[in-house]
Amino acid sequence: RHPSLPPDPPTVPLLGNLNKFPTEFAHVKQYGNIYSLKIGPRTVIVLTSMQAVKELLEKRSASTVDRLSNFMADNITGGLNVAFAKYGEEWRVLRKATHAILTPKAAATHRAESIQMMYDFRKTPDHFYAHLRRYSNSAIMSVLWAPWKDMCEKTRNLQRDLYFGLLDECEGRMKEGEENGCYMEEIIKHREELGLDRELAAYLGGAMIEGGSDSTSSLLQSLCLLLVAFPGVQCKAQEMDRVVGDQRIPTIDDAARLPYIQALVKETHRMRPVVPLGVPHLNREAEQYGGFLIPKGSTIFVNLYIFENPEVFNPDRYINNEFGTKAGVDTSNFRTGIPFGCGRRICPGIHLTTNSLIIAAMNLVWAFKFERAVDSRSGQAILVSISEYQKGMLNSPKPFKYKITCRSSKREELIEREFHNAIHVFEKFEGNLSDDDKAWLKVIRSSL
Ligand code: HEM
Repeated sequence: RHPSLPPDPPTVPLLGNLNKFPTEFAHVKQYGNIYSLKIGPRTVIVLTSMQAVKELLEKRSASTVDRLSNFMADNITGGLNVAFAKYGEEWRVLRKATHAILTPKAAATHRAESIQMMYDFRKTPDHFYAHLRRYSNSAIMSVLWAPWKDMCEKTRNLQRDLYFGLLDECEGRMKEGEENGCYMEEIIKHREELGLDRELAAYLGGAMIEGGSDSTSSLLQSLCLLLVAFPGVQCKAQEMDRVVGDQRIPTIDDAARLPYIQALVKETHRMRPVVPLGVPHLNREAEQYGGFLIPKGSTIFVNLYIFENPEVFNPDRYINNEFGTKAGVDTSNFRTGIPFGCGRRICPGIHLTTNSLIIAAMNLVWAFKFERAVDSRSGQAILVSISEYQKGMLNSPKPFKYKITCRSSKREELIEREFHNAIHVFEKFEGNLSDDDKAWLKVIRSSL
């Protein structure tokens, strides 16, 4: 261990700090705003203050932009997945092309998808998990590729076939003059000036599907769980009725006048982040910070542990203070959007997702009451656990039971009517569906 490394928890023979990784991250604040771990031959640096994040991951982003080599991901994707790619020309070209993801058409798509989500919740409330996944997947697929539903079935096990199938399909549609303003049309049109060959364009679309699909639904699943567990917060959120009323459904323009709903989304990101320790960065050059050495090639995590009563779901902390921190924390180096990462690797989907989450949160709170389910035998309310989470890359709660009811018959009526009106938004994504699927949709829609 180099004497200039940031402080470290005591190591154990052979394992180094492996016994502290990663479950004890939250408990090692005692080592200051930067500490280090030895995991085998690798140095892991954990940043626990925004000042360190700003200095190292943002100001010195040219150095800390890199990712670790990942044998499995690199073999599957040939190193072309923008999220896991090593720093280099291919990542730079891919990353540049991610910037236009929030297309003007995306907001209309999110609105229609969110109306369908309310409609689905109302019809089959027990399937809420599937409805949130459908919302999240369908919204991102429609924004990225437009028609996709028919391709997934044929190619779901073959990533490459899926990516190139979608690209062929999108190019074919453009040749026929059937453009609909999705993000990948823009990428295809400007492919040469962006420096993307077909291979990179296909992988760009594919990586964005992976980044965007389950992340949004994981956050919304946590939001529903927390609304059930903290009824006082739900009551307060329903005060949005003063702005929206019950004669229309909320629109994205309402968000600016609904600070509590914005705080609700931020608080969900804080309490149950989708990517709890972010995606680690790797520094391409040795760095000095606060008198410590960060050797070239270290793995850098961010772990901010600066909140009062962290296990209490309290959106008001973001009303009291823009960053939600406890009193006395110096916020001069803070910025919003930390759950989406830092520096040159910051999530390119940040604005798209923020819109999608705000629309979904407004609609869910406006339309439904979330309560504990009742055990049919004992008549007792079933408790929900806010800490039973699935193991995996994304942090989402294990399926739980709850009761969901529409808040008024007027709202029910509006959901039905608006779902009917939103059909034209979906229709432009359905051109390539099989005749069977089209017939099925016709039956479903004739009952609306
Ligand atoms: C709740 C939603 C989301 C959260 C919390 C989230 C969070 C993150 C985080 C923490 C990173 C790593 C940033 C870093 O290395 O510092 C990241 C990267 C990335 N995200 Fe997201 N994300 C979300 C949604 C999306 C969406 C909707 C898309 C696509 C449209 C997307 C595409 C990506 C991509 C491509 C990267 C890799 C960027 C790079 O390495 O250059 N994400 N995201």
